[in-house]
Amino acid sequence: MALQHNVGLSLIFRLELENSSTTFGKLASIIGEAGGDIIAVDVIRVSKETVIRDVNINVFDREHGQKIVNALDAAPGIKVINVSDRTFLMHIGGKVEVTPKIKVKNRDDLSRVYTPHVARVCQAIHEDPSKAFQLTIKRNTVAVVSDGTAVLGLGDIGPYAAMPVMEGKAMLFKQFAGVDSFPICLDTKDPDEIVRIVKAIAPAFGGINLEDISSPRCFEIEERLKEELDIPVFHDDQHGTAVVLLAGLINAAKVVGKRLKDLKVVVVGIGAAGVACSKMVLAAGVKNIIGVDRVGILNRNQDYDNNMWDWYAKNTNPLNLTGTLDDAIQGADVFIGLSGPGVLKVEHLKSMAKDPIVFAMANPNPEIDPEEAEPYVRVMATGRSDYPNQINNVLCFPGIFKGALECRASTINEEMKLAAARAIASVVTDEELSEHYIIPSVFNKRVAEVVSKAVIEAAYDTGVARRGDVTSNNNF
Ligand SMILES: NC(=O)C1=CN([C@@H]2O[C@H](COP(=O)(O)OP(=O)(O)OC[C@H]3O[C@@H](n4cnc5c(N)ncnc54)[C@H](O)[C@@H]3O)[C@@H](O)[C@H]2O)C=CC1
Ligand SMILES: CC(=O)C(=O)O
Ligand SMILES: [Mg+2]
Repeated sequence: MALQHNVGLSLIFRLELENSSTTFGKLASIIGEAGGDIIAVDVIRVSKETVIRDVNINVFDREHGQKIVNALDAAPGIKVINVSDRTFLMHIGGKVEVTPKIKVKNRDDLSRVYTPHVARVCQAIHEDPSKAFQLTIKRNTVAVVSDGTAVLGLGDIGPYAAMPVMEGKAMLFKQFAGVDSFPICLDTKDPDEIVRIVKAIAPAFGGINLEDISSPRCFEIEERLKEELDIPVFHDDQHGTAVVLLAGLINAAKVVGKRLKDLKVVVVGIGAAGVACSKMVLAAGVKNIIGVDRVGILNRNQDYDNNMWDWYAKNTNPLNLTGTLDDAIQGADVFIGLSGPGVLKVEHLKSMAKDPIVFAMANPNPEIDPEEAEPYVRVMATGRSDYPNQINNVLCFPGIFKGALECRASTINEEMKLAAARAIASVVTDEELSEHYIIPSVFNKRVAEVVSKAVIEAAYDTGVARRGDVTSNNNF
């Protein structure tokens, strides 16, 4: 795998070029010599003396971008007017908006969508609150709620800085599954207050997607909300990630010809995602899982001030190993990283069993660079969009909520999650399955469709679907 430009840093250089001294060929060679990769060129304005062009260039990082600016500045006949980052341009003013479904064309329409006639609809819901699912956005709308304490792998960056991720989730809900959602970032870290606020806003929503709330607070918050609300509450970093991880593991195990129950699996980062992924992998039949966090291997000789780690130590690590990742990784078949960059070294890969499977899922930067790992692993996956095998919860949350909303499920239970994982894995056929294709692309339209169908079936089978066969449209 050749080292590639980081597609995240795509810069648009607005340049003024003197016609008498600067050809496009000269410009291209200056950029090429500085290591820039020209992606597109636009002409903005032409005059007798000059031409203004927008040149879109992929660069490795900010420093590299500056190097290209310096090279262009130093060339006679070229003036750098402005440099903008395409990613930032895509965020100007936010990424989502609210669009009405009906156009209000005249006073008659106005009197129906709004006062006075809307009052009759309000009365109908007042008399039968379940009509909120029929007559309001509750039917198809999810709240994406974060407190900004574990945003991607960036940590506690606060509710303002968390918004771009939550807006991104809202876009993906709509694009991949037609589900509407609002990004909601709370300026509090207090679990009691978060539970109170989410309960208070719940009437407008058919589901609550908790996002990027740090562990162990996220476990308590989710449990309490699940108990107290009658709509699905789903902590995406836990369960969405676990569903997709299991789908990837089912297919990766097929590629290397190993059975789940025989695998030795090492999970690094026993936080929200690490705990849920481990539980899901255990439920799927894996027996030997070892968890590693900053304190080393989680084992039964220790008492942790994190209840979840005590649970983890009791229910994993059958040989009660102690030590660090160096010890845990010996002879492991699978590495699952849900921690941060640079945790996994080539030396670790060399000490794994034959045909190592490495899922380095930390975002935005994985536990090891895929280029560095590739020579030593059989199956490599990351959470990123710019490498093959993207194991990311975006394969799960749109479809799982689509299914849950369609059948008005009161919760998203283990059976629904397992059904979603199997459905995602099934999208890759045996003929297509290979080291580089264990998991479908997020752009594969079938994913949300098969996930929602499987989830609806599991919801009815387990008695949590509330949409009866007999639905009356009689609104009088
Ligand atoms: N690919 C995907 O779909 C997803 C990826 N993630 C990524 O997984 C990572 C963790 O996310 P969450 O579980 O939500 O966060 P979290 O804050 O709940 O847990 C992170 C855990 O990793 C541990 N950790 C961090 N650096 C470590 C290191 N150097 N060595 C050992 N342990 C370390 C922390 O102590 C903590 O227990 C983030 O990078 C996040 O972006 C999370 C959810 C989905
Ligand atoms: C993908 C995701 O939800 C995360 O990295 O936190
Ligand atoms: Mg997340």
